[in-house]
Amino acid sequence: MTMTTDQNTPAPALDIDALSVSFATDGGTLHALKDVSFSVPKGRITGIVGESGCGKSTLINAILGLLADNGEVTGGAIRLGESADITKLTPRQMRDLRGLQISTVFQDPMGALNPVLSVGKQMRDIQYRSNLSKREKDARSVEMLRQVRIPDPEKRLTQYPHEFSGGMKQRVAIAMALMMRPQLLIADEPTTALDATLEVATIELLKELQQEIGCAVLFISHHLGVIAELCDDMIVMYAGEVVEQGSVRQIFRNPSHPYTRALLDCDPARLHERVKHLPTIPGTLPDLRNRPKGCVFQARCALAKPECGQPVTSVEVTPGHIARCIRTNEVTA
Ligand SMILES: Nc1ncnc2c1ncn2[C@@H]1O[C@H](COP(=O)(O)OP(=O)(O)OP(=O)(O)O)[C@@H](O)[C@H]1O
Repeated sequence: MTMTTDQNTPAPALDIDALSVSFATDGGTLHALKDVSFSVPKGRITGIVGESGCGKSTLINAILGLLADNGEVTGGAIRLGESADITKLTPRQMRDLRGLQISTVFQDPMGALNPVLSVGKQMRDIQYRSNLSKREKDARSVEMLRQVRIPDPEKRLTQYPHEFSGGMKQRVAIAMALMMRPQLLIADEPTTALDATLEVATIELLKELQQEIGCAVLFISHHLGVIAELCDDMIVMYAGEVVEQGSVRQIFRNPSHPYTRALLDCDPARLHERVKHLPTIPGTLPDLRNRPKGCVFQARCALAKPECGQPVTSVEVTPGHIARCIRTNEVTA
């Protein structure tokens, strides 16, 4: 079940439809994503949360066409705007898409920056498909650096990445990611390595730029406060499935899957008292080589009952707010 769309919802920039991904391993086939469906409308920011191992990286890599050699899309489709299923593109077509229509920002900005080239050269190189002259490309780069609040951008163009602080490097990486005005920006924990003040500033900046460019953003974070601050919509993933999706407001006000409820209970920002050890959700993820027949969360769920061992369908809690649980009305905020 995907989210209900109404006439006010913009067309999707990214549409993931029943996506399944498996990895061949020595111990058998590992089903890392199963029937994942959601879309990110144009001009909106969708956050993805879930514990380590829930399939966030696999999802990003599937969108980027960068799954490991032992990985395979075994079902479903990924569409970008009006495009046909991009999982069927050739590696070359996928490379073009990555440069032009899908951009990425990761936790470590040095993944995007080449230490031996000046920032100006790297920003020109990104514009290799444009017909602008060198001078015009530099002018665009200066403008972009100004937008990400790098002081003295003309001089900064001539400098190398090591001459920038950590926060500035991440802002340069954001400038480079948005330079070609992509349809979709994938931001994977982009503020996790920054201190709290820089994190807030970077989030404000991302939001401002996203609104100006109008691209869709898929924002991955462990930090629920950041999701609440930045995102319009959110997806909660568990063991390779989307267990809950809706607007940030709907999910924070009325978490309707027991896993979401448990995640919120473990969020340090929401604990009422200081505690010595942060709470964690008891138990571990199921074996993805041998997925449970019914609900994937049943073994860790305080509300589980025998029916949870049967295949579960999603329930629309309120329009656009969906949870894959048969006991949604017993989950309390
Ligand atoms: N190349 C691979 N071969 C085998 N299994 C893999 C491979 N890549 C990922 N997996 C498995 O797929 C599942 C999902 O992993 P994934 O890295 O997507 O999770 P994640 O949510 O991104 O976790 P993290 O936040 O720790 O990166 C895990 O069980 C992982 O062990």
